[in-house]
Amino acid sequence: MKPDIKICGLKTAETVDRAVARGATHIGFIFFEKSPRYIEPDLAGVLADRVRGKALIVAVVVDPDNDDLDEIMNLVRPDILQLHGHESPERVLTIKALYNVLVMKAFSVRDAEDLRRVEAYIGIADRFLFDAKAPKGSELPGGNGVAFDWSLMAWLDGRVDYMLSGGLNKDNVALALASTKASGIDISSGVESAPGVKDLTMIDEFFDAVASARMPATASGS
Ligand SMILES: O=C(O)c1ccccc1NCC(=O)[C@H](O)[C@H](O)COP(=O)(O)O
Repeated sequence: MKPDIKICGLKTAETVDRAVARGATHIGFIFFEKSPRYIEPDLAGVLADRVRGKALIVAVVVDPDNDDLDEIMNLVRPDILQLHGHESPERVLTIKALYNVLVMKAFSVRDAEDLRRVEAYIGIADRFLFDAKAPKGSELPGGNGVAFDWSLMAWLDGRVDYMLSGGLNKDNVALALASTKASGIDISSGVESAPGVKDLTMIDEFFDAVASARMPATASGS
């Protein structure tokens, strides 16, 4: 089955348009002010409107309060909130009830213990996203361009529908898809020429790599 593809941290019309033209199923906007990918909600709303209905709009937030969420929900009208902080299961339920929005709960992974925390969110979050733990010294909970040990994903059972994230790029995405049961993949730094600067050629190369991964050459060459 084709994986969903989320391109995260977009800030310009041309990169949003290119990602969707190439087949992105999800477009992510970052609302974490310390990030080089931070975008003001009003601009994100304008960019979201360019592609609404063609790709799902994901608002990435970190431990947001209700005022933050009110603004984002009003101006961006995302299909999905990606909760990328330490939001408890109770907070996820509250957010879903208040805003009637799908929630993708992100987890930072270094070892199997990190995956066990998912259990409490099954049946509460609509989907999961597994990202690498931030390297020491990084101020960003995501978008660090580092991968984690994908063999850990074998700990999860079929109840956990997830996107794989963290350090993906054109060179490792085929292996990532082959070695996990991810129903989606998420990329940010891997299509950037500098922190926060998306590159059209790198976006193209990533989609080409995903397409090749889905269509491996057969031994007979057919
Ligand atoms: O990307 C950010 O700057 C960011 C900041 C704060 C919270 C989350 C953030 N990114 C979330 C994502 O979904 C990224 O796509 C994910 O972490 C993968 O990033 P990368 O390893 O750079 O591909």
